Amino acid sequence: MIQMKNIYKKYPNGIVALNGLNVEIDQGEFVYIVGPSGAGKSTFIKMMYREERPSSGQMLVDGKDIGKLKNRKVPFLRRDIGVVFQDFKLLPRLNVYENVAFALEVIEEKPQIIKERVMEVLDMVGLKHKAKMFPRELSGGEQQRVSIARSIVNTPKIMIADEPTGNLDPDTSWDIMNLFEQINAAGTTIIMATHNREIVNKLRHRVIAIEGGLIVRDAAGGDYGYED
Ligand SMILES: Nc1ncnc2c1ncn2[C@@H]1O[C@H](COP(=O)(O)OP(=O)(O)OP(=O)(O)O)[C@@H](O)[C@H]1O
Repeated sequence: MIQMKNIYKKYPNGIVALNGLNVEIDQGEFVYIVGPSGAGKSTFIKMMYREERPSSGQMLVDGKDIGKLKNRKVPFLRRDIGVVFQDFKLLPRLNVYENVAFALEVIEEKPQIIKERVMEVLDMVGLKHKAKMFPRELSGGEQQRVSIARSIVNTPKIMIADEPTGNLDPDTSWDIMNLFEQINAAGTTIIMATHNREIVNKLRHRVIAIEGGLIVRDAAGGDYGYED
């Protein structure tokens, strides 16, 4: 469902972040992206939801070259892709319910469906009882749960996470990983950049290691493989 063919990315400042990268990811896979700082992990991930465009090469999602997608079509692509960040990126003036509902309101879903679906995903992440609270009133782990709820509310086929446990303590990180496991078990493809060696070594999935903008290792059930 995701194919990168000879992806090369040079930023305007001249830095080459991806240097001819080839990879295929199938529906339902769980893939960790690992590698040293500055290796190109975030850039790799940004290609998949069209936050960045390749300088050359093809970035195919379901056979469509999203690198060539017109800007006005990007919101349609994003309906199929949920994104979770290290710093949650919740809207501070909206409460938990509203932060999650927002994703459905922008696609003009029916109010009754929005209500049901939002409460369903808040229940799934264990935050139904905090629906009226604001992000600043929540712990980091709770904020990440809200951002996960937001990312799955429109049942995307792909979920992309850039260091989702980067700001969380170890116990909370495991709770968040349990949620990702559940989401993946329901059929959603998960692609997660991480520096969390314990998680990668314990919850085994495909590991793609990037160094210097190239894939240097790609192993099913692989380990983290770095000492950082
Ligand atoms: N918007 C940008 N403009 C210019 N250069 C960038 C930009 N974003 C990233 N880079 C550069 O591209 C290279 C790869 O960065 P990237 O963020 O993809 O690495 P990373 O593997 O995600 O690193 P980290 O683990 O530290 O988050 C780095 O040299 C970085 O400085």
